Amino acid sequence: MTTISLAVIPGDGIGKEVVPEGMKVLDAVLKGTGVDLVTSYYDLGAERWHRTGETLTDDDLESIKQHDAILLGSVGDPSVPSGILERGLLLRLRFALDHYVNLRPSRYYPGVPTPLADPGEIDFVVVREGTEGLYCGNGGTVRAETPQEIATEVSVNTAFGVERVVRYAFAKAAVRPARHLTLVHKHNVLVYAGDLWRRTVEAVSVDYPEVQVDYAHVDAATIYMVTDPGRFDVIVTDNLFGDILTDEAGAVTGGIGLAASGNINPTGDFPSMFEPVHGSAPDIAGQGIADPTATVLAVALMLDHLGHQKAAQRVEAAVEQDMRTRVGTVSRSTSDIGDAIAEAVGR
Ligand SMILES: NC(=O)C1=CN([C@@H]2O[C@H](COP(=O)(O)OP(=O)(O)OC[C@H]3O[C@@H](n4cnc5c(N)ncnc54)[C@H](O)[C@@H]3O)[C@@H](O)[C@H]2O)C=CC1
Ligand SMILES: CC(C)CC(=O)C(=O)O
Ligand SMILES: [Mg+2]
Repeated sequence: MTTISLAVIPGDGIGKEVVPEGMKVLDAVLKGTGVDLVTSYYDLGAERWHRTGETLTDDDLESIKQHDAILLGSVGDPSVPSGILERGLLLRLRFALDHYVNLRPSRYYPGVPTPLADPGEIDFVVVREGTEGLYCGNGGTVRAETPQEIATEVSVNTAFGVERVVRYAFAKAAVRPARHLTLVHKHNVLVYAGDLWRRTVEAVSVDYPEVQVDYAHVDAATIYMVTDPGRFDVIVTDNLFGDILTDEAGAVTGGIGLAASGNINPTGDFPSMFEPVHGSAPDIAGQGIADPTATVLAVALMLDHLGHQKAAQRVEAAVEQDMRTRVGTVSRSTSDIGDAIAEAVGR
């Protein structure tokens, strides 16, 4: 019997609502397959912080590391100062577990309502660097809270860090039908970091002559994402640009509630972590109306990553089937969507 040991972190807000739906689908798809699912739940997030002052202890981290994978809902709550949970919990996990690839596929399912008049075929994947850039916390402030305050936030881009994620992106592009890679940056202004990314892509491209490479400045890329998303196949970019572009990608393909992501540790030294692209959505939390599809698709990414390709494909097919029923229907509750996908997967 194969076993999957899974660390589950529902987190805050709608994270607590969408994770049970992801687990529902995971249980349904594994039923009768001989795969034994063993879960450990972690109460990390705002409630624990209020109760104990802890975000993620060393013991939590050591315990989480013992699992094959992590499923996370979302973190962040208006009752906690901004950044405490995002940095102390979410980014700490990504950095400590060396999740240097933040993999964010975007696919348009025909019939799904989208703000685009003619979405055409959209099927691309953003390979976002996950451990460097502006998210390192490399900054500070002097003369705080005075009119002379100077706050800095310095982006860190190492040759090692850029090369490993660029190599991952090329390898991904090489096995996709379009074999196309777009570097997104802003090297006309961010001349130091941008040039490192540009040179790295140029150097690594020598090993992948079959992959066609192009470049877009990030501001132009946000235009193309809306006017011509079909031009993208694999996008490789830094932590901040990838964060912003993937919210936009979610919106154009039918909503942020459909966008899944994997924080991948490609070496396998630590468990990878799967989560929806969205956050804790305090504006809709507690109403049972969050779309759990992104979490369900994160479960599919996780199954694929763990080598359970058939199960992953069954989850994707069930989501695709559910998408087809969305045209013109009244909106459904979080658990109704989870139930429908779980039922479709079990058929
Ligand atoms: N990975 C994570 O845990 C992330 C955490 N956050 C945190 O989440 C909190 C809220 O951040 P926001 O900027 O509001 O981003 P958000 O992604 O939580 O929400 C943005 C908008 O999308 C909607 N939305 C999000 N998920 C949805 C779903 N499944 N179904 C339907 N609508 C959905 C929300 O209602 C809101 O209008 C903050 O504390 C932020 O730091 C934000 C992004 C990622
Ligand atoms: C809250 C941020 C640290 C995370 C985020 O917005 C993301 O990874 O998409
Ligand atoms: Mg984001």
